[in-house]
Amino acid sequence: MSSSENVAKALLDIGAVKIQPDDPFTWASGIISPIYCDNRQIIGNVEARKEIVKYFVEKIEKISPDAEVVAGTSTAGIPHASFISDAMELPMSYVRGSKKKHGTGRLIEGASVKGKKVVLIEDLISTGGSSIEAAEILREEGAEVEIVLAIFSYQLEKAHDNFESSGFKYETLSDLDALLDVSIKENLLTKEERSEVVQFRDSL
Ligand SMILES: O=P(O)(O)OC[C@H]1O[C@H](OP(=O)(O)OP(=O)(O)O)[C@H](O)[C@@H]1O
Ligand SMILES: O=C(O)c1cc(=O)[nH]c(=O)[nH]1
Repeated sequence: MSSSENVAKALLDIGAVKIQPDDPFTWASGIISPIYCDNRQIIGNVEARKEIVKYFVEKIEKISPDAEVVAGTSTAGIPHASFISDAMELPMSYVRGSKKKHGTGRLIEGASVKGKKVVLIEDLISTGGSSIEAAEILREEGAEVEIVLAIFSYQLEKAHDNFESSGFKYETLSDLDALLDVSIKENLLTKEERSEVVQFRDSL
């Protein structure tokens, strides 16, 4: 299996993926979806999270070997950024969803990102809106955002377009195509169910 399929299999094995056409999910963007990938489940499984961290570290070493800070998006990107920064012995920061209303009033916490090469860790990309917003906040603070890395992407054209116009690069460890391929191989999905999900994705 490819690394993308290995990650997809890990997500399936820990029960992170739910397909419920009759009881759909609402995504952060407001999109109503028959599928939901809950990457937050990964932190509850030591083997799965070690595997995910290993793939993230391999990618960072290849794409951004001079990275100086690992940053996480709020909230689901934060634990993964922590594991990665620990494995790579790099400083970490995270971007809040909104400015803290008391105390320091900060939007970015942890390591200073000013003038630093930063890799931004997100758990999942649907439209890309959340991660692009976090990347913009880092850029406004003077960071050099090397790349946005996420565990999973639905491969929406909208995400591709949004990233292109933002100027940020992104890559993911796995994606919907790999997830559906593995689901078919493991007899978790029929070909009809697969085409329903693909049709949904391509309609967005
Ligand atoms: O690419 P997008 O269309 O922006 O969607 C993906 C985002 O949505 C989810 O976050 P959510 O808002 O559910 O918050 P959480 O991370 O705090 O759980 C997910 O963790 C991504 O951050
Ligand atoms: O777009 C989202 O909000 C979203 C989709 C998904 O599958 N999983 C998730 O955590 N968020």
